[in-house]
Amino acid sequence: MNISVLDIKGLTKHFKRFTLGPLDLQIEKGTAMGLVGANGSGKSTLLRLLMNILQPDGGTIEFLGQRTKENETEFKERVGYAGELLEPFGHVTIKELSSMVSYWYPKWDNHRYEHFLKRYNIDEGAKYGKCSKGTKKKVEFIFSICHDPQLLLLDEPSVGVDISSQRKIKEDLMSFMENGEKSIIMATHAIDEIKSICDIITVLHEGRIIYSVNKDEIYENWARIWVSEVREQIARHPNVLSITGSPLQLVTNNLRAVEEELRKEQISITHIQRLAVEEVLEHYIETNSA
Ligand SMILES: Nc1ncnc2c1ncn2[C@@H]1O[C@H](COP(=O)(O)OP(=O)(O)OP(=O)(O)O)[C@@H](O)[C@H]1O
Repeated sequence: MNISVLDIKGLTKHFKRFTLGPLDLQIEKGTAMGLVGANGSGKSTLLRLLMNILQPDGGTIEFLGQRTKENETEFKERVGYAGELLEPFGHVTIKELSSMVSYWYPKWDNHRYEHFLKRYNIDEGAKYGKCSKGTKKKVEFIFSICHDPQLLLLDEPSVGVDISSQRKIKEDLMSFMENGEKSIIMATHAIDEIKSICDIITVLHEGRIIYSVNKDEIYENWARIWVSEVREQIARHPNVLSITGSPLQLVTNNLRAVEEELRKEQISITHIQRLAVEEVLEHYIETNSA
């Protein structure tokens, strides 16, 4: 049975010039979800609402069947968040920050913390506010993961991070997911991160979820098909999303259904190519931004 780690219903937040939601979203145990969407589509706002940094105007959030609002301490002990939460603490050193952060987490693993400091080459004596953008990101990431959370909420974890640390973050997230008990929601623009870590991809557009799909379904269903001709029946098919020439080709989000229709119409297929995840996401983001 699939167990919902997070169950979001009707979540809404109104700003003067932007509304998020109402959003319904579930995330299962053992699942990593990538939140994608154009700049300003509401990804960070959603993560901040989940962390109760922002107060929602409506809706409910349940973590393992318990409302997070009424069980905030327990929720925060079991969740890790990386997303500019440490900015007000610029005047203290990373060592001092670690004493403050570890104090709040009964499951804080100091051995793990020290391992990560070395792995990411962090100088504990440095003041947080004086660290480079990439170093701050790495420190946030380390603080989000050292208490062995059940759920990680990450806001663009590798933006501005050097290439070798990006690889390490990816490896650490993959090993975090290894036992099938943990979950991640990660706002990201990095296609590589989506491909290597995420099982589910959710696309936000102007504060609403317009698409949520298992990554494997993209590989299975989305394709470009080169054909000998196109008749009206094909052009009007609900799963034919675009037709371009030359050579004549169409894009579909349901390969099996369109292949079947082409066969019925006796139109020959010259070549089929599965679409890459980035092409599909671009399709959604571009179609809705136009
Ligand atoms: N505190 C706030 N007050 C008013 N408007 C806000 C506030 N926080 C966010 N917004 C607005 O909400 C919208 C969504 O912002 P958000 O940061 O969630 O987008 P995003 O998808 O994370 O963008 P990006 O990909 O650029 O990081 C934007 O229009 C932003 O200006």
